[in-house]
Amino acid sequence: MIEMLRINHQFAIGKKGKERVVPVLHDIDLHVREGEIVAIVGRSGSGKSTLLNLMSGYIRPTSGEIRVAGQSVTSLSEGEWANFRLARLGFMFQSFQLIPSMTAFENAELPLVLKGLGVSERRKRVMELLEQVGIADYAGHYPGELSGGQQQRVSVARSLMLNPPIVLADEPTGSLDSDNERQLLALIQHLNQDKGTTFVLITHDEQVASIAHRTVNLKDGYLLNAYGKGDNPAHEVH
Ligand SMILES: Nc1ncnc2c1ncn2[C@@H]1O[C@H](COP(=O)(O)OP(=O)(O)OP(=O)(O)O)[C@@H](O)[C@H]1O
Repeated sequence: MIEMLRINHQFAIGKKGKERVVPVLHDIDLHVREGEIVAIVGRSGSGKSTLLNLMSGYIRPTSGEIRVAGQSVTSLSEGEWANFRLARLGFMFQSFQLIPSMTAFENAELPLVLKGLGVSERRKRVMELLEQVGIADYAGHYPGELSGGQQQRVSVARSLMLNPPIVLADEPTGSLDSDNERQLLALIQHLNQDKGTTFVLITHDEQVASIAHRTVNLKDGYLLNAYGKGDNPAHEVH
C-alpha cells in the first residue's frame, strides 16, 4: 500500500549561501501492506514525523522512491498531490488544524464540501461521524469553545469523512484522556477490520502501539527493526 524504497532525506538549515546540511533519514526501506496497522516508534528527533511527511507528500525525499497504492508519488506536482491526498489519505495530526471561525460541524464537513457533495448528504455523513467519535452534542460549538480532546475528536471525524483507504496519524491520542483514547483506538481497529483501512501511527504510547500489527523502530534516522504480533511472516519488513 505504501512503499518507501531507499529513502534518504536531509534538510538544509541556516542562511542562504551558508546552509548546513542535516541528514535525517538514511536508506529507509519500508513496505506497509494494505489492511495493516503499523506503529512507528523512536526517540524525539529520530525522524518519525519526517517519515510521515514524506508519505504525505508535504516534503519530498532527497533521494529514493515512494509508491502509494501502486502509484509512484515522488514526482507528483503540488496540485496532483492535493488531489491524491483528498482521494486516498486521511490525516490525524498532533495539532488539530481546525479553522477557528467555523463550528465543529463545519470543520468536519470541509472534505465533503471540497468533494462537491450536496447539503443533505453532507449533513447525514457529518452527524454520523460526529456521533461515532462522541462529539455530536458539540456540533454547533467553535473550536475555542471545545477542550483539546474534543477538538482532537472533531479533527479525527474530519480525517475519516471521505473513507480514506490510508490514514496517517501523528500521536493521534496525544490530547485524549484514557477513556477517549480507548474509544479512538477501538474506532481505528473497527475501521481496520471492517473497511480494511490501512493505518500508519506515530506514537510514544504503548496502548497505541499495542493495536498495531507491526512496530517499526527508528533510531537516529535508521530503521532498526520491525516485528509483528506472533510470527506471521506477512508482517516482516521489506
Ligand atoms: N523543516 C526542518 N528543517 C530542518 N530540520 C528539520 C526540519 N524538520 C525536522 N528537522 C530535524 O529533523 C530531525 C527529525 O525530526 P522529526 O520531527 O522527524 O523527529 P521526530 O522523531 O518526529 O521527533 P518528535 O518525537 O520530537 O516529534 C530533528 O533533528 C529535527 O530538528
